Amino acid sequence: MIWMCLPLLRFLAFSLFGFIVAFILLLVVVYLRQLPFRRSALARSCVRDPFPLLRYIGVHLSLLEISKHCGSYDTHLTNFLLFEASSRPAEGWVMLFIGVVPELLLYRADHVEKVFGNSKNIRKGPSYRLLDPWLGEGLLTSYGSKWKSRRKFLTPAFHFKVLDTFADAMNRQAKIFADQIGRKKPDEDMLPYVEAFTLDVVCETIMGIDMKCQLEGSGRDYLNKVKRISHQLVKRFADPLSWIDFIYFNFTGDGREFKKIVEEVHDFTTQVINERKRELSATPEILESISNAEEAMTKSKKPFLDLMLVEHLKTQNLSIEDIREEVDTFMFEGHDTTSMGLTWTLHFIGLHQDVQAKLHEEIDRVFQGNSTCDVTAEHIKELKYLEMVIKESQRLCPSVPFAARLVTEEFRIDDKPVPIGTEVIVFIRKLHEDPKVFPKPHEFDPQRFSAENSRNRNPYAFVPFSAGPRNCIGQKFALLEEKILLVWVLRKFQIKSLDYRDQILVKIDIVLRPQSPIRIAVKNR
Ligand code: HEM
Repeated sequence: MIWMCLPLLRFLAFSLFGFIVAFILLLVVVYLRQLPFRRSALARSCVRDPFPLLRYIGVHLSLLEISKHCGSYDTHLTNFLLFEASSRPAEGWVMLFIGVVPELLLYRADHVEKVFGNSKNIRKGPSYRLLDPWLGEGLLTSYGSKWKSRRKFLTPAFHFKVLDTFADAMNRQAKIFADQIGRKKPDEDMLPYVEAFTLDVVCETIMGIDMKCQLEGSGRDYLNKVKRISHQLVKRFADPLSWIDFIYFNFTGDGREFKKIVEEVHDFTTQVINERKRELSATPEILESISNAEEAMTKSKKPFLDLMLVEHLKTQNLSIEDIREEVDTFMFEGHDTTSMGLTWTLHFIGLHQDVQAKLHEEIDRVFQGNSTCDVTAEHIKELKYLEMVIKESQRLCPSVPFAARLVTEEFRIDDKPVPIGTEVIVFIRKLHEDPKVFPKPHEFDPQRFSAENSRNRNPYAFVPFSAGPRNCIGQKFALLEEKILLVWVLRKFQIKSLDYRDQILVKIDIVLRPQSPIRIAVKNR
């Protein structure tokens, strides 16, 4: 009897084995199909090595070894991109592989102009898909007609009249910041103070709530969650296997953690939006007094949120989910980037006492010794040297070190076609170090940004806020915030950085983040 069953059992076993193999093959095919192999045509024409994947593995293994001694995987990713870019400094572009996916890295102004200056190639790169569970289709990640109409709708929120309203909150929070760092221990990290300041500013201006992160430490929980999300995103970006949602969210601890924190952050923002919606619905006189975007921005105390809620309540053009996407986007874009910009600028000012002396001189002249008045738009216009210092800090340490686009209209680089479907990464950090544009690029020299020295420079050689149609909508907001804070600090204090630049490790964590504490001693002038 058993003998008779054996062939059947063998047949079943083979069938099962065959079925499993076929299933795995199917999964592999599905995975490979979603990889942009169309782009490999460009990769083949551009890479120097016959076996680019072997090169990729080789470079990674050696860099992993190095990063064991100098930091985490994020430092490793920074090193990898810098290493690849440094292998072709003059060409200004290199084709590299993240896993098996070819990416075109650009870091020369004329190449960057072809991407940022093109009004057709405005779709964000496929890697931004990783942001979707968190930011949905907010302004940063959306494209096509959705992006166009949202950009048009939200632009009035950053009109200079509205910025004046925002300046009140910035001055109030900057005063608190100056009081607090006056009591800080000399070798205490400056970053948490700056982060609390930018979070308070963005909560008040974007969400219309007084978070009191500086005074009471509230909001730290939100801040830590956003940091964890950024960290997990970069880790995921560097690991192509985890790009498959099914695997990442179901079979990895990182994916599960990411999902949980994102849900908590969403709950927080939804709660804030619903509270304001209830307030507005309960006061129809306020709602009625606001009939268009301009009025929302100038009449309301919570202009950004109200602009969208009025649209939601009056026209139903925006759902609460749409508003949440934008609030999450602006909360993230509006605080982490500015924190890094300010922290690096304070670090550079504390390192270069000659630059600081000039800043003191300019500020004393403009404010005529008054160290307690609010900083206004009129003052800001006169602070030319301060602007040059901020720009030079952004050149060396751009808060956003790279930005990616998906090619939707073919263009040529060095006479080679860049096909539709290619992901192009503009490596802003490396672009800012081009010695032909910025001689002795590693030296800190604000004079590079004097009117005379900037006159003939290609505008795409310095793009901390990106450029073209998809540039940073919050650029003026960020510069205003940075200038106001720096004035409040420098009117009162002499600052001194306790660590040289080469003692501070840097990691790419969506933003360019210091990995070691930024120790700045502060004393009254
Ligand atoms: C120093 C501070 C800042 C820097 C360096 C910075 C830099 C950038 C860069 C490089 C981009 C383009 C990103 C890409 O193409 O992937 C961008 C986009 C954006 N930024 Fe900023 N940003 C800063 C502050 C802000 C602030 C304060 C806000 C809002 C309050 C903001 C809101 C946005 C938004 C919404 C986008 C997407 C715009 C679009 O695609 O239409 N940013 N920013």
